[in-house]
Amino acid sequence: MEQAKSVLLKCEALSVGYTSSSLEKPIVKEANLQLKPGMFTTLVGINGSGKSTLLRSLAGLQKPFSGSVILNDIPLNKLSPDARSKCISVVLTGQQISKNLSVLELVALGRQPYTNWLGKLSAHDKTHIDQAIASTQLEALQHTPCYALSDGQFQRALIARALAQDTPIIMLDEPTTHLDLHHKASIFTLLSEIAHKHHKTVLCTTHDIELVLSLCDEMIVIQNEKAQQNTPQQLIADGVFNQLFPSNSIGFDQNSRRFFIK
Ligand SMILES: Nc1ncnc2c1ncn2[C@@H]1O[C@H](COP(=O)(O)OP(=O)(O)OP(=O)(O)O)[C@@H](O)[C@H]1O
Repeated sequence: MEQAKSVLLKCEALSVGYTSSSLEKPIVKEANLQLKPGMFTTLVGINGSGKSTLLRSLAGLQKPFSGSVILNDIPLNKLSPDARSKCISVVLTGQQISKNLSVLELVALGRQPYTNWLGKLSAHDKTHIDQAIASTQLEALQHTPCYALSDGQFQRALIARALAQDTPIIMLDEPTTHLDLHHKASIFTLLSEIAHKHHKTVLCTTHDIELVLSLCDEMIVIQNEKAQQNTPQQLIADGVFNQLFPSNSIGFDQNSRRFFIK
């Protein structure tokens, strides 16, 4: 009962995919998932398994074929885009963002759902922006134009923008693509801190399964059009990662928690 109370976003019998020549092509079928405050959840699966499609659907950016996404007992599709943007911030790969903006200007965009049509920032908005910049350790770079940032610094700035949006839920699509191991680890550690210290609900798609095994609280694994959710420990014990890759090419060693080539 207590557990049911703390669910912030859930989906029930959610089927998502694309329509081609009037034919529905499902990518993920009948998913039942729950996201809770203070938890860092990762969404994994092989290339093309449907991670981005499912994330966009859970964020309300893509209409599902069937089933529902429910935020705090309210169906997500009943919320206006404005109301939704006060609940869920989304960091997508390949978003059109002017890199001429400074870090500060980019992070300030996170306050758009709260500002008037002139976009004038209040003292309250500025406090949120400063806090977001501090949490992502971008103070020294705040006046730097985004084109002069490294990929890792730019990802931090995008996360800061999401933090400035001050939503209970943050969703990110592959935020560590193109980053080296050190910077991947630093982004995942930051996301875990955001969930645990700021009590946010964080959902992030990734291919860095080994790295997030020790950092995330729960994982959603997409395999053969099904999405299952559990703790990393339980998924490992259930042998899920051993069967993740096709044609028996890649195995998973439960003791070292590492993948190996067969
Ligand atoms: N706009 C679209 N129209 C039609 N099919 C699409 C569209 N976007 C994605 N797909 C298809 O849906 C499937 C899932 O794609 P998706 O990008 O969600 O997978 P993914 O797990 O995020 O992949 P990756 O790990 O490669 O980023 C793929 O077969 C893809 O070709």
